[in-house]
Amino acid sequence: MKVGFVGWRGMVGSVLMGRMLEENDFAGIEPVFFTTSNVGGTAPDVGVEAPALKDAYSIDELKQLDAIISCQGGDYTGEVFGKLRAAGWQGYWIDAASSLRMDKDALIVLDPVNDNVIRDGLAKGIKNYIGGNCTVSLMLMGLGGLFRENLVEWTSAMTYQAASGAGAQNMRELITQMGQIRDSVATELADPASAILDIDRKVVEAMRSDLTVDRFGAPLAGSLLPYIDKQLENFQSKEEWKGGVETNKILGTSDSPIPIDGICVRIGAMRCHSQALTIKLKKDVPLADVESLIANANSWVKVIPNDRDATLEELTPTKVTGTLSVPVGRLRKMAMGPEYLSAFTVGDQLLWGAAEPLRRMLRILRES
Ligand SMILES: NC(=O)C1=CN([C@@H]2O[C@H](COP(=O)(O)OP(=O)(O)OC[C@H]3O[C@@H](n4cnc5c(N)ncnc54)[C@H](OP(=O)(O)O)[C@@H]3O)[C@@H](O)[C@H]2O)C=CC1
Ligand SMILES: N[C@@H](CC(=O)OP(=O)(O)O)C(=O)O
Repeated sequence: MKVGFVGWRGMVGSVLMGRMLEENDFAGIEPVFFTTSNVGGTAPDVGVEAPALKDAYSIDELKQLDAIISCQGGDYTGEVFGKLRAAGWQGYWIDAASSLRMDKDALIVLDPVNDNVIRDGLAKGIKNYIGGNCTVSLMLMGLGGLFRENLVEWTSAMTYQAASGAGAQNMRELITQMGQIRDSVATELADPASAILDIDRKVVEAMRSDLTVDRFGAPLAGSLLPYIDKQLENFQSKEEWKGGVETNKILGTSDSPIPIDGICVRIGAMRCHSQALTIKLKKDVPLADVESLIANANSWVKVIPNDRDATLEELTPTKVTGTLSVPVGRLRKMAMGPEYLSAFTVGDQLLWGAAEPLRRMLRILRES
């Protein structure tokens, strides 16, 4: 199988390359690497022969491939995908960008949750397989067991999303802001006798006027940003809208959708998204059954006992970052009634949130 890689050196692409190397995914494929900036450059060393970098805008080159994985972004997809199909290309398009997700000719891939939907799509001849929004994929990796049993009447997801979701430059800006805050009170911090309210006042002054905000447009360090992505006419943010439409598309329930809504918030975490969920179950399911349905849904989800020590040890972005583990904790029945379940989940938004579903889709294609 001849597989093209576009966007392989970006942040999502690099995580994808790393995972493919770990899983020996390059064995048995003919990789061809593309670039928008360095045609003719040396392809990355992935342990198998690959030609020099090819032009990512060359429809003639792209047409030669059986499958293409793009982590280059929505603008690139918008520029190239239509032309490639118009040129008669019949190969498989696997993409991290959101542009094609809701197209009727595309499926959103998250095979530990919707393997049946993907295999159905392959049998029907669908050729476009798109990774889901990171928050949606991570919520479903965590809570998929309850959806699979058709137990969810509705869900409210309140998110705590990492800087990485906004891009590599935003991660740098967050760290820069943290350093600027610290630097604004370096003298006072070094003096144990300095008054905390003086430190606080200087920090707030720095946050309001001195921080670098070129990427986020507002201070994130020491604060939070309760709006992610564009504003829609119904006053949802686009990120919040994706929570509902993408979840139902992944589950194959778009015809009678499960209501999913909430508020998406950017916080000062690096690359793990967290979510506080309120789930209205269709009936009163004993908590022990809820825990076992969640825990047995896939190999990566892990139920964390709802006690303080275990929660602070296991259920934080710091613990989860860089791993495929998706812990779910704070599970309890809420004061509103026995059908109301609370949950908190954390996941690495560059792994299950972006690269991993694409890598696994390529595997499914190769094995089908
Ligand atoms: N960030 C995220 O959390 C998620 C992103 N996505 C999707 O993936 C797309 C790509 O995101 P992301 O990986 O964050 O984007 P990046 O900005 O990290 O990379 C995109 C491209 O920028 C070019 N580039 C220019 N300068 C550099 C540099 N110094 N280092 C590396 N690459 C550089 C590369 O193209 P070239 O080699 O051709 O020059 C690269 O493929 C997004 O637009 C989005 O559609 C999806 C899910 C999550
Ligand atoms: N919007 C997400 C990241 C992302 O890339 O989402 P999408 O793949 O839906 O564009 C965030 O900011 O955390």
